[in-house]
Amino acid sequence: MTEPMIRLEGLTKRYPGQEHPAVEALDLDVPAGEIVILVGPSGCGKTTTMKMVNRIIEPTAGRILLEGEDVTRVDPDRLRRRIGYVIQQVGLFPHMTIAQNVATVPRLLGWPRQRVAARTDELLELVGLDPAAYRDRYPKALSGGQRQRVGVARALAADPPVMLMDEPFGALDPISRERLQNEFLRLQEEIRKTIVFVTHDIDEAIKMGDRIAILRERSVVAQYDTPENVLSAPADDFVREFIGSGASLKRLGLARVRDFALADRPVALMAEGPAAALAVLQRSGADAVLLLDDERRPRRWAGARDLARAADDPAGGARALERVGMEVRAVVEPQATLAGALDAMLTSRVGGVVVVDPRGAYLGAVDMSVIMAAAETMRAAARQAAGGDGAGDGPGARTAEGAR
Ligand SMILES: Nc1ncnc2c1ncn2[C@@H]1O[C@H](COP(=O)(O)OP(=O)(O)OP(=O)(O)O)[C@@H](O)[C@H]1O
Repeated sequence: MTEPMIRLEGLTKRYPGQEHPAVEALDLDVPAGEIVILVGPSGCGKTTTMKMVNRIIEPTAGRILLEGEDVTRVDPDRLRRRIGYVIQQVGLFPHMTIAQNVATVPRLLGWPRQRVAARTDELLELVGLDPAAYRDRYPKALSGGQRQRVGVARALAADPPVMLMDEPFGALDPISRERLQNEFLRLQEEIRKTIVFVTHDIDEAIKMGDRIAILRERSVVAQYDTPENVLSAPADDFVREFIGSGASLKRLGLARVRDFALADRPVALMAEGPAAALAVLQRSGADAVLLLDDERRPRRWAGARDLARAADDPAGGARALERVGMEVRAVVEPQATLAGALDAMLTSRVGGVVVVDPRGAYLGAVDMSVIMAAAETMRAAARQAAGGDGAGDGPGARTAEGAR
């Protein structure tokens, strides 16, 4: 096996005056380029464990190896330059601009001003904030989700190989949270950092993790495995209970839209006018046609009556189409999970979710038949795993997915 990026050996923390150690003799390997999730009930020692990795908390016993080097006793400041750190409700400096916040570490490292500025803009872009619009703003002028993005950019500033993330999306509303999770997964495909990620939310763990360490009291590892194996072959009752009911629904949280054949919807360009759209609709036999703009971005759903009304509209052609039918609301990108697509589907009035590429152009649709087929495939795979030697670790599964 190749050397892990992080190896914890017998790591132990005793807080003064506490009867039991908060973390007791933990052994854990974190492979390079993977997201490893520490998940477990409140107080089990997740945060203590993570903070020992960059020695914000000093271990009482045991060793931390980073790329094979024992860093248990090196200068913690030097260590932290190799490790980015993102926490919940990230503590941005309120009197510094977004750019200055992101540039904190590069400036400490004495990078030339030009290089700092270029890196800052590059990072803002990377986390989905337009540098021209955001670099000179102050943190209070940003939403919670935007502040978390800045926190991620700041942690990435000096390009550390390792990132520690402590409930990074924990304080966000469910919609921003889902969006940031998806964006972060997309970002990780580019940056391939080694990430230790703490959460108490098993659904987040399943979605974000290449591997999950399910911890019980004192950070004792109940199971360390891929999300697939945790769901299909829980190691014991503690894990089973922690996963909770609905494992097959949770499996939908593992599956990405991009990995399944999408359904087709009849589509027509608005620019071609109502008559052309009606012809498409009639040929398809469907109830509604999806109207696309010139960039092939989905704009509206329209039925035959809507199209007839648009044809009569004196505004004429394409402009009339802007006003008929229903706005397209349920839209996801290919890296969204099927659970996310199902959510969007259940809250939309049209029975299906439109899938678009990162520029917003139409790719296809997810509907109930896609979800049912996917659920059946995954159930069969889980049965096979549980019946065969499926309890073994299968690092190949997720790595192959990520490599695409
Ligand atoms: N500074 C401290 N002094 C004494 N005990 C502490 C200290 N910090 C944490 N503990 C105790 O150590 C144990 C582990 O705490 P830790 O914060 O690591 O757990 P956690 O799993 O991150 O919890 P949560 O999910 O609630 O944040 C708890 O019993 C906690 O009360």
